[in-house]
Amino acid sequence: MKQQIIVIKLGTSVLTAGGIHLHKPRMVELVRQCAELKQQGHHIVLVSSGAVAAGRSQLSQPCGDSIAQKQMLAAIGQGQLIHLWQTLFALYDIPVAQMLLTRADVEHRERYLTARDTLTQLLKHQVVPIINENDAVATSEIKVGDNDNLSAMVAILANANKLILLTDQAGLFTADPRIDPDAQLIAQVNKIDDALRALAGDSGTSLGTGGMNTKLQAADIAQRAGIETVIAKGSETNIVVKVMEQVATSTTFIRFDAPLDGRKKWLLCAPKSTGTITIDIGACEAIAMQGASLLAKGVMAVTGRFTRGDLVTITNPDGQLLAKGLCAFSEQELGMIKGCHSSDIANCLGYKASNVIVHRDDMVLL
Ligand SMILES: Nc1ncnc2c1ncn2[C@@H]1O[C@H](COP(=O)(O)OP(=O)(O)O)[C@@H](O)[C@H]1O
Ligand SMILES: N[C@@H](CCC(=O)OP(=O)(O)O)C(=O)O
Repeated sequence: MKQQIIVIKLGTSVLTAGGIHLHKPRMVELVRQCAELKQQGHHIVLVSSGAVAAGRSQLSQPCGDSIAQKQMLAAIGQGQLIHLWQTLFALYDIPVAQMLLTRADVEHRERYLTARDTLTQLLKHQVVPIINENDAVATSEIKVGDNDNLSAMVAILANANKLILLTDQAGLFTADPRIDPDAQLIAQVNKIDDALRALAGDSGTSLGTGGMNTKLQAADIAQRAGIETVIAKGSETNIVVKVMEQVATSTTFIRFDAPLDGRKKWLLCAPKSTGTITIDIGACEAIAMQGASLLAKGVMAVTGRFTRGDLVTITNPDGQLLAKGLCAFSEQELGMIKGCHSSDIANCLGYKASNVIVHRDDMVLL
């Protein structure tokens, strides 16, 4: 088997084994499997949830679920979490590193490249990076919010071959198996569409975040970046090894054949959209079929607030999401030039500017 970079996301459901404390035997078993894969020459990156759960179990008095309380719990629990991982990996002489990220660390291209370089160096030195969201400082503007999406970002940063999301179910079912005992496992997904999203429910517990919804979002990002995603049950014996040998009971989201280049991968995972541009049918066709840039002529309407260089979403006349990309104009400028011929932009604005609204190199189709 080719040596691969594997990102393994461990949900709270796995790390607590459904209880309220970190489940050490479970963690021991996962570390053993990681060591086995490392022995085979693979690189491992862990995205580990569990800080909030660990924090909660250390407090002598119960505390609530407000954002501030969860941030406090994460601050209490993260130390214990990393200490445990460090102790367990040390049994195999494998050093670990802690990286705590927020969306802001991936949103800014420079910080993204720095995080990517750090990860690359860690893997080169045979270290297992253990990553979590920096919950204690992540305000709503800068937080990813769930470790499924974070793990897709990390998979892109690490240039991974595979993303494995370990949870308390064997994969994506036709309905939440906690609610519907007849739900069937979906073994393979080629493309995620609205019908599939409709099957994915929220977390079945108060400890998990996002349920299958956020796992599908993560798989969607990874697929487009050329990374295969597998959702599998963390409690199953030898599960990570089985996933690698393609014998696990799981859901596999195949990777797209033509993955995006580096900068477009960053666009896919990083910046938050601050506005929306609605375009006409002709422009939709030009963008989707011919890979063209978005011109002012095709812009029908603009909403939101953004300045030059901000990320915007692009929708068709029915409001369906088509693409996202970096806009060369502010929303005010765009309001003045929408529908214009490209050669009239300078006249409309009174100064020379870009002749495309979103360049195709700055755009990803969704
Ligand atoms: N269609 C579905 N297939 C499988 N699980 C689903 C589905 N819809 C909702 N779920 C729920 O998602 C939960 C897993 O997500 P979550 O609780 O966030 O776990 P984790 O902590 O591992 O991220 C499952 O326990 C299940 O109740
Ligand atoms: N960052 C949080 C976990 C957030 C999260 O996405 O949780 P989960 O759905 O259990 O993977 C923590 O360490 O508790």
